[in-house]
Amino acid sequence: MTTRTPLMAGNWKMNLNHLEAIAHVQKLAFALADKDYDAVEVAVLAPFTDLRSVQTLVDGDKLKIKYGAQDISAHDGGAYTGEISGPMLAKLKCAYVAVGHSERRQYHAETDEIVNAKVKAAYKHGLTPILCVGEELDVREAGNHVEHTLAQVEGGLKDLAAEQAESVVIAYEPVWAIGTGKVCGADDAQEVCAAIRGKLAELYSQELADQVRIQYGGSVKSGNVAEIMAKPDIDGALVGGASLDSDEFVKIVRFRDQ
Ligand SMILES: O=C(CO)COP(=O)(O)O
Repeated sequence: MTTRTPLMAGNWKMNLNHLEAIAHVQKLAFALADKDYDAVEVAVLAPFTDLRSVQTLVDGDKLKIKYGAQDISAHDGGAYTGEISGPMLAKLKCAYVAVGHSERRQYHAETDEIVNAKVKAAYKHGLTPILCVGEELDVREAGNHVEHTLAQVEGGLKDLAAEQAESVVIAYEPVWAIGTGKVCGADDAQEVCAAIRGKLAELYSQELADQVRIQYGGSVKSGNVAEIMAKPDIDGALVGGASLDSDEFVKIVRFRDQ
């Protein structure tokens, strides 16, 4: 089986202004500098207004922290007031961009078609998309969570060549577990992440499926991360609230020490 480097990413959502962002990244860098963490990749997904500040801190330095945005426009430029394009994010050397987060799907009516267009925009400009998928509570209660999530995976990756899909990161984030403190049981998360890998094998190949990193997201904390990361098909975490506390996020990144 392919070895997949875990990706521990903090999604700051709409938190931290650019000055707070600088202080936060400096703390993370300091705390993570005393050990060799090459075995784990660390990233922060910052608000657009923070990206330039984060870049100046991380760029050219030995900091191992990668960074990216929380959304991307499907368009390259033009009359799209309020949007941020792939070329703009690429110019800031963003490595990652979250696409189709449930908060975008819910509050900004993003459909699988829009998400798919954004995934393609990310690849077009050299960014790695973190494709977010996951079911609402009623879908889980009806027992349709796997089917629902796999349809989002298929929709998000539609018409994508294997050369692109092989580097995608998929974040399984059950909506009912986001910001609620209700973490999805590790076995339940594993069930869906394994099904996502199966879907990738069906859409592309087993080899590609074995290569793709699948994260879990939803109320991840230092106290539950080790159990989640012990599951064979979970290759990282997308952390919301707990990523705003530098001590807590560092503990999450160091899940192997627990
Ligand atoms: O939405 C999330 C990350 O993208 C998860 O958020 P919480 O960790 O706050 O539940």
